[in-house]
Amino acid sequence: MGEAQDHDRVPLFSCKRSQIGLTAVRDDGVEKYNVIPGLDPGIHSPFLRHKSVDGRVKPGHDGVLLEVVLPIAKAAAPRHKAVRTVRIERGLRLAWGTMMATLSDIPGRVLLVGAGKMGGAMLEGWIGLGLDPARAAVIDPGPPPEVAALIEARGVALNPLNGSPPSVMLLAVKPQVAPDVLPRVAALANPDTLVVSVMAGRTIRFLEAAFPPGISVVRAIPNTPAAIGRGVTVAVPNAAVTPEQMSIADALLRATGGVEWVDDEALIDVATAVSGSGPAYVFLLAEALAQAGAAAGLPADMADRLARATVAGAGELMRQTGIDPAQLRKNVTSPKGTTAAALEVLMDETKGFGPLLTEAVAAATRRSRELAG
Ligand SMILES: NC(=O)C1=CN([C@@H]2O[C@H](COP(=O)(O)OP(=O)(O)OC[C@H]3O[C@@H](n4cnc5c(N)ncnc54)[C@H](O)[C@@H]3O)[C@@H](O)[C@H]2O)C=CC1
Ligand SMILES: O=C(O)[C@@H]1CCC=N1
Repeated sequence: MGEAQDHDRVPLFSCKRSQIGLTAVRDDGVEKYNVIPGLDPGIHSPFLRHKSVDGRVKPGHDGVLLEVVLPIAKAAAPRHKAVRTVRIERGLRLAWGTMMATLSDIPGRVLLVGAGKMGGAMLEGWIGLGLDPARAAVIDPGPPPEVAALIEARGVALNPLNGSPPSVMLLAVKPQVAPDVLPRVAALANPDTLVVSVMAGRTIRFLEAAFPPGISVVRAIPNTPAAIGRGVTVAVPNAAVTPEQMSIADALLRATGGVEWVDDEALIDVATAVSGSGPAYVFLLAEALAQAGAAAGLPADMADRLARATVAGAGELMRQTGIDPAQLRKNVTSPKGTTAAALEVLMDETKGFGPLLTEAVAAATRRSRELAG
């Protein structure tokens, strides 16, 4: 693996669904690949010619470089091949995204159990991306006003008394009420229902025990920027989840931002502590910065505005440039300047941000494990 030299020349593919999953045909019609939907569709497969490839290879490989064998100048030199390093093909990934982006491919009904902050944000994302509201339903005895308004405005069924078993049931109630809620909603599922839980702590084992044997379960942990489509979710499937269910879960979770799939369920507790709870740490930073500014003499309202704009602007700079945060930090820090003076405090090896956040993440991870039930 080395630098990508040829990725700009890798052609785009047009894609359509086929019986085995996705068939990708190069724009000039010369090459054709079959990709079985999976965790991270199409990542390794576009370059393995004349092969059907299970897309469920390791997730999170955006921008990964591959050594591949590609035919060059096929017509002129049909037997000649060259090994080139290319970046993961963009066209196929985009086409896959397009395929699922409207969510209109999801068969059957999607039942949301718990439409609070997280469930409500997801429902909004699904409808915004094209899930037919008539195929969504919500169970919640008291959704917050803004979610109740969305449910009413879009004609989503609220607390339906009957209906066919859902193809997907998404659980977004508090983990503490799960033992009470799950037995009741489990009765609405059938063995083909895909159960997706975003409850902190509640394990796949706990979820499986509440549903019929062999049930497909995805355990996921989103975060609140989901409300503006900028969340990030980490998810793990159980062994029963089929490739099709995997892509359905991926599409539903991706409606609120990025999705990272993992194989090891233990990582979900850590992800809960990092990205699930993480927005709260950032908001606390904004609060503390504003308080520190006010304590140092700024008018309180101005300190608040400066802190908000600084946290939001720094986050956006990191996102838009993709530059490593350590480098962005260095870009602010003039030798012997003001930032260096502050960072000496914040980067203290025993009392600074590093050890403090390590301790905080460990505490949240422990709590997630305690919530397992
Ligand atoms: N808020 C966050 O940052 C994150 C939350 N989560 C998880 O999402 C889940 C929901 O959290 P939030 O949305 O923050 O809580 P929330 O309190 O805003 O929403 C929970 C909803 O469940 C409803 N509910 C209560 N009893 C019910 C029942 N018997 N049947 C159906 N619905 C019922 C409530 O009326 C409420 O609308 C939790 O399990 C939490 O661990 C996961 C990641 C991040
Ligand atoms: O605090 C909690 O338990 C939930 C899970 C992650 C964020 N909020």
